[in-house]
Amino acid sequence: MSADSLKREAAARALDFVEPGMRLGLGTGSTAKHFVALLGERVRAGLDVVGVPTSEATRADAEAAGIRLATLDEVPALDLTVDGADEIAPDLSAIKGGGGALLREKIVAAASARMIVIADEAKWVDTLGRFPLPVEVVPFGLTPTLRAVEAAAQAAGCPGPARLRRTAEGHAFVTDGGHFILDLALGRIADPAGLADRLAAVPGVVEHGLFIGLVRLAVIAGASGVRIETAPSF
Ligand SMILES: O=C(CO)[C@H](O)[C@H](O)COP(=O)(O)O
Repeated sequence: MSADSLKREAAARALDFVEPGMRLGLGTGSTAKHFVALLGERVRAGLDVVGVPTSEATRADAEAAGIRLATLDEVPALDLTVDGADEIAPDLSAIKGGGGALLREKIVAAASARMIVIADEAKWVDTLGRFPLPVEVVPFGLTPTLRAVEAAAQAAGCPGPARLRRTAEGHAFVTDGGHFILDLALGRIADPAGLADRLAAVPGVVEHGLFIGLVRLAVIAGASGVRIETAPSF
Protein backbone atom coordinates (compact mmCIF):
# COMPACT_ATOMS: atom_id res chain seq x y z
CA MET A 1 0.00 0.00 0.00
CA SER A 2 1.39 3.47 -0.87
CA ALA A 3 2.30 6.00 1.81
CA ASP A 4 -0.52 8.20 0.52
CA SER A 5 -3.08 5.40 0.93
CA LEU A 6 -1.86 4.88 4.51
CA LYS A 7 -2.21 8.61 5.19
CA ARG A 8 -5.80 8.45 3.93
CA GLU A 9 -6.54 5.43 6.15
CA ALA A 10 -5.24 7.25 9.21
CA ALA A 11 -7.30 10.31 8.30
CA ALA A 12 -10.43 8.20 7.83
CA ARG A 13 -10.00 6.56 11.27
CA ALA A 14 -9.65 9.97 12.91
CA LEU A 15 -13.16 10.84 11.74
CA ASP A 16 -14.43 8.42 14.42
CA PHE A 17 -13.39 11.00 17.04
CA VAL A 18 -15.41 13.82 15.47
CA GLU A 19 -18.82 14.53 17.00
CA PRO A 20 -21.62 16.85 15.86
CA GLY A 21 -21.19 20.41 17.07
CA MET A 22 -17.44 20.12 17.58
CA ARG A 23 -15.07 23.02 17.10
CA LEU A 24 -12.16 21.51 15.19
CA GLY A 25 -8.58 22.55 14.51
CA LEU A 26 -7.69 21.54 10.96
CA GLY A 27 -4.04 20.62 10.38
CA THR A 28 -1.74 21.15 7.43
CA GLY A 29 0.08 18.78 5.09
CA SER A 30 -0.77 15.84 2.85
CA THR A 31 -2.24 13.69 5.65
CA ALA A 32 -4.33 16.52 7.09
CA LYS A 33 -5.48 17.29 3.54
CA HIS A 34 -7.07 13.83 3.39
CA PHE A 35 -8.79 14.50 6.73
CA VAL A 36 -10.20 17.79 5.47
CA ALA A 37 -11.49 16.15 2.29
CA LEU A 38 -13.13 13.29 4.23
CA LEU A 39 -14.57 15.70 6.81
CA GLY A 40 -15.99 17.73 3.94
CA GLU A 41 -17.86 14.65 2.72
CA ARG A 42 -19.45 14.27 6.18
CA VAL A 43 -20.32 17.96 6.32
CA ARG A 44 -22.01 17.81 2.95
CA ALA A 45 -23.98 14.84 4.30
CA GLY A 46 -25.22 16.98 7.22
CA LEU A 47 -22.54 16.97 9.94
CA ASP A 48 -22.42 20.34 11.72
CA VAL A 49 -18.91 21.34 12.83
CA VAL A 50 -16.85 24.49 12.66
CA GLY A 51 -13.17 24.42 11.69
CA VAL A 52 -10.16 26.62 12.39
CA PRO A 53 -7.51 26.07 9.69
CA THR A 54 -3.79 26.04 10.57
CA SER A 55 -2.64 27.48 7.23
CA GLU A 56 -3.88 29.38 4.21
CA ALA A 57 -3.54 26.15 2.19
CA THR A 58 -5.85 24.31 4.60
CA ARG A 59 -8.23 27.28 4.61
CA ALA A 60 -8.55 26.96 0.82
CA ASP A 61 -9.06 23.18 1.00
CA ALA A 62 -11.64 23.46 3.79
CA GLU A 63 -13.56 26.20 1.99
CA ALA A 64 -13.60 24.11 -1.18
CA ALA A 65 -14.85 21.13 0.86
CA GLY A 66 -17.75 23.19 2.25
CA ILE A 67 -16.57 23.20 5.89
CA ARG A 68 -17.75 26.19 7.95
CA LEU A 69 -14.71 28.11 9.17
CA ALA A 70 -13.93 30.50 12.00
CA THR A 71 -10.89 32.24 13.43
CA LEU A 72 -9.45 31.57 16.87
CA ASP A 73 -10.67 35.02 17.90
CA GLU A 74 -14.23 34.00 17.08
CA VAL A 75 -13.83 30.50 18.57
CA PRO A 76 -10.97 30.66 21.10
CA ALA A 77 -11.45 27.19 22.60
CA LEU A 78 -11.51 24.13 20.36
CA ASP A 79 -12.65 20.59 21.16
CA LEU A 80 -10.25 18.70 18.94
CA THR A 81 -7.41 19.28 16.50
CA VAL A 82 -6.47 16.68 13.90
CA ASP A 83 -3.08 17.19 12.27
CA GLY A 84 -0.20 15.31 10.67
CA ALA A 85 3.37 15.07 11.94
CA ASP A 86 6.86 14.59 10.58
CA GLU A 87 7.89 12.30 13.42
CA ILE A 88 6.12 10.94 16.47
CA ALA A 89 7.72 9.09 19.37
CA PRO A 90 6.17 6.57 21.81
CA ASP A 91 5.59 9.29 24.44
CA LEU A 92 3.64 11.12 21.70
CA SER A 93 6.11 13.97 21.50
CA ALA A 94 6.37 15.01 17.86
CA ILE A 95 8.24 17.03 15.30
CA LYS A 96 6.04 19.19 13.08
CA GLY A 97 6.62 21.96 10.58
CA GLY A 98 7.78 20.08 7.50
CA GLY A 99 5.04 21.94 5.67
CA GLY A 100 6.02 25.24 7.27
CA ALA A 101 2.83 25.72 9.31
CA LEU A 102 4.22 24.92 12.76
CA LEU A 103 3.41 28.27 14.37
CA ARG A 104 -0.30 28.26 13.58
CA GLU A 105 -0.38 24.50 14.16
CA LYS A 106 0.97 24.92 17.69
CA ILE A 107 -1.31 27.85 18.52
CA VAL A 108 -4.34 25.88 17.33
CA ALA A 109 -3.21 22.71 19.15
CA ALA A 110 -2.68 24.66 22.37
CA ALA A 111 -6.21 26.09 22.07
CA SER A 112 -7.66 22.59 21.73
CA ALA A 113 -8.82 20.29 24.49
CA ARG A 114 -7.29 17.37 22.58
CA MET A 115 -4.93 16.88 19.65
CA ILE A 116 -4.87 13.80 17.46
CA VAL A 117 -1.95 13.15 15.13
CA ILE A 118 -2.60 11.12 12.00
CA ALA A 119 0.34 9.51 10.25
CA ASP A 120 1.68 6.64 8.22
CA GLU A 121 3.94 4.15 9.99
CA ALA A 122 7.14 5.76 8.61
CA LYS A 123 6.59 8.72 10.96
CA TRP A 124 6.71 6.53 14.09
CA VAL A 125 10.23 6.65 15.58
CA ASP A 126 11.97 5.52 18.77
CA THR A 127 13.68 8.89 19.23
CA LEU A 128 12.93 12.22 17.57
CA GLY A 129 15.53 13.93 15.40
CA ARG A 130 16.11 12.11 12.15
CA PHE A 131 13.73 14.59 10.50
CA PRO A 132 15.35 18.06 10.55
CA LEU A 133 13.68 20.15 13.24
CA PRO A 134 11.93 23.24 11.80
CA VAL A 135 12.48 26.46 13.75
CA GLU A 136 10.48 29.53 12.72
CA VAL A 137 12.44 32.80 13.01
CA VAL A 138 11.93 36.45 12.18
CA PRO A 139 13.88 37.62 9.10
CA PHE A 140 15.58 40.47 11.05
CA GLY A 141 18.97 39.36 12.37
CA LEU A 142 18.84 36.01 10.60
CA THR A 143 22.57 35.22 10.86
CA PRO A 144 22.97 35.76 14.62
CA THR A 145 19.68 33.97 15.21
CA LEU A 146 20.90 30.99 13.14
CA ARG A 147 24.13 30.89 15.17
CA ALA A 148 22.23 31.11 18.45
CA VAL A 149 19.92 28.29 17.34
CA GLU A 150 22.94 26.08 16.54
CA ALA A 151 24.46 26.98 19.93
CA ALA A 152 21.20 26.08 21.68
CA ALA A 153 21.21 22.67 20.00
CA GLN A 154 24.84 22.13 20.97
CA ALA A 155 24.12 23.09 24.59
CA ALA A 156 21.19 20.66 24.61
CA GLY A 157 23.56 17.85 23.62
CA CYS A 158 22.49 17.47 20.00
CA PRO A 159 24.72 19.62 17.81
CA GLY A 160 23.84 20.05 14.15
CA PRO A 161 23.77 22.61 11.39
CA ALA A 162 20.79 24.92 10.83
CA ARG A 163 19.90 25.67 7.20
CA LEU A 164 17.59 28.37 5.91
CA ARG A 165 14.67 26.67 4.15
CA ARG A 166 14.41 27.70 0.51
CA THR A 167 11.80 27.28 -2.19
CA ALA A 168 12.49 25.27 -5.35
CA GLU A 169 13.34 28.60 -7.00
CA GLY A 170 16.00 29.29 -4.36
CA HIS A 171 14.19 32.05 -2.49
CA ALA A 172 13.85 31.97 1.29
CA PHE A 173 10.66 30.09 2.19
CA VAL A 174 8.24 32.52 3.87
CA THR A 175 5.59 31.21 6.29
CA ASP A 176 1.97 32.37 6.45
CA GLY A 177 3.13 34.62 9.31
CA GLY A 178 5.86 36.26 7.19
CA HIS A 179 8.73 34.45 8.93
CA PHE A 180 11.62 32.26 7.76
CA ILE A 181 12.30 28.64 8.73
CA LEU A 182 15.60 27.13 9.83
CA ASP A 183 15.84 23.35 9.47
CA LEU A 184 18.05 21.94 12.19
CA ALA A 185 19.71 18.60 11.26
CA LEU A 186 20.28 16.91 14.62
CA GLY A 187 20.08 13.18 13.96
CA ARG A 188 18.94 12.30 17.47
CA ILE A 189 17.32 14.52 20.10
CA ALA A 190 18.03 12.84 23.46
CA ASP A 191 16.30 15.55 25.51
CA PRO A 192 13.47 17.16 23.50
CA ALA A 193 12.16 19.19 26.46
CA GLY A 194 15.61 20.61 27.21
CA LEU A 195 16.12 21.54 23.57
CA ALA A 196 12.65 23.11 23.41
CA ASP A 197 13.44 25.33 26.41
CA ARG A 198 16.76 26.46 24.93
CA LEU A 199 15.27 27.22 21.50
CA ALA A 200 12.39 29.16 23.02
CA ALA A 201 14.91 31.38 24.83
CA VAL A 202 16.67 32.50 21.62
CA PRO A 203 15.70 36.05 20.59
CA GLY A 204 14.38 35.91 17.04
CA VAL A 205 12.90 32.42 17.39
CA VAL A 206 9.14 32.65 16.97
CA GLU A 207 8.39 28.94 17.52
CA HIS A 208 9.96 25.52 17.09
CA GLY A 209 8.51 22.30 15.76
CA LEU A 210 8.82 20.23 18.94
CA PHE A 211 5.30 19.38 20.12
CA ILE A 212 5.67 18.12 23.67
CA GLY A 213 2.68 17.25 25.84
CA LEU A 214 0.22 18.38 23.18
CA VAL A 215 -0.65 15.15 21.37
CA ARG A 216 -3.11 12.94 23.24
CA LEU A 217 -3.65 10.26 20.62
CA ALA A 218 -1.93 9.08 17.45
CA VAL A 219 -3.57 7.18 14.62
CA ILE A 220 -0.81 5.25 12.87
CA ALA A 221 -1.52 3.46 9.58
CA GLY A 222 0.81 0.68 8.49
CA ALA A 223 0.82 -2.33 6.17
CA SER A 224 -0.76 -4.49 8.88
CA GLY A 225 -3.56 -2.04 9.66
CA VAL A 226 -4.38 1.08 11.65
CA ARG A 227 -3.44 1.28 15.33
CA ILE A 228 -4.16 3.82 18.04
CA GLU A 229 -1.46 5.03 20.41
CA THR A 230 -2.62 7.04 23.42
CA ALA A 231 -1.03 9.30 25.98
CA PRO A 232 -2.34 9.23 29.55
CA SER A 233 -5.56 11.24 30.12
CA PHE A 234 -6.97 11.20 26.57
O1 LIG B 1 3.71 19.82 10.33
C1 LIG B 1 3.22 19.80 9.23
C2 LIG B 1 3.07 21.00 8.39
O2 LIG B 1 3.67 22.10 8.99
C3 LIG B 1 2.72 18.51 8.67
O3 LIG B 1 1.74 18.01 9.51
C4 LIG B 1 3.85 17.54 8.57
O4 LIG B 1 4.86 18.13 7.79
C5 LIG B 1 3.41 16.21 7.97
O5 LIG B 1 3.08 16.42 6.63
P1 LIG B 1 2.55 15.25 5.72
O6 LIG B 1 1.23 14.84 6.25
O7 LIG B 1 2.46 15.88 4.35
O8 LIG B 1 3.55 14.12 5.75
